[in-house]
Amino acid sequence: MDPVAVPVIRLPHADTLPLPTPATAHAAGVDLMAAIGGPQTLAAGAFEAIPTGLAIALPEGYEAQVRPRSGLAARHGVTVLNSPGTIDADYRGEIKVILINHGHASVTIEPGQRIAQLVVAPVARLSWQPVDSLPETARGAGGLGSTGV
Ligand SMILES: O=c1ccn([C@H]2C[C@H](O)[C@@H](COP(=O)(O)OP(=O)(O)OP(=O)(O)O)O2)c(=O)[nH]1
Ligand SMILES: [Mg+2]
Repeated sequence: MDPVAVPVIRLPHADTLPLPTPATAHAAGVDLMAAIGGPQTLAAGAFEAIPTGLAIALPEGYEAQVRPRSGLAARHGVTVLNSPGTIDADYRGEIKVILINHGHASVTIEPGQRIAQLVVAPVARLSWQPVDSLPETARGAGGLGSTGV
């Protein structure tokens, strides 16, 4: 599959940070770095929108998802509050990562630290088709644990 070309700008406050690249050959995401001027401490229970210094122009028909890094979650209880965050194809602002510290201790984020990962995915456009009834299925309206534990 050909790579999806994505115009990207490193904003002035992050011009010393490299562009995010996959950590391994087949990594699904690229790690987003904290574009902050100094260490930033997240108290237990606190959340903060952390700048990444990146602005992008996704092609039409794509979105980008801001997902947690499992290492930060497993070690410190730090995750992405609105996970997965959604970056729209028409968004031109700075990508921000809303981190939350679910742990019991405060956690300090360092400048340039990898805080989340960005995964680009295709999105379907929808066209509503109003109808009077929906096609039947074996599941029907069963949900929310209807198949048992
Ligand atoms: O984790 C995130 C989520 C969103 N955004 C930016 C890009 C996205 O395109 C825009 C809007 O996001 P969303 O639609 O999730 O938020 P909203 O509360 O509905 O804001 P809006 O009214 O601007 O759509 O905010 C981020 O930088 N980081
Ligand atoms: Mg929105």
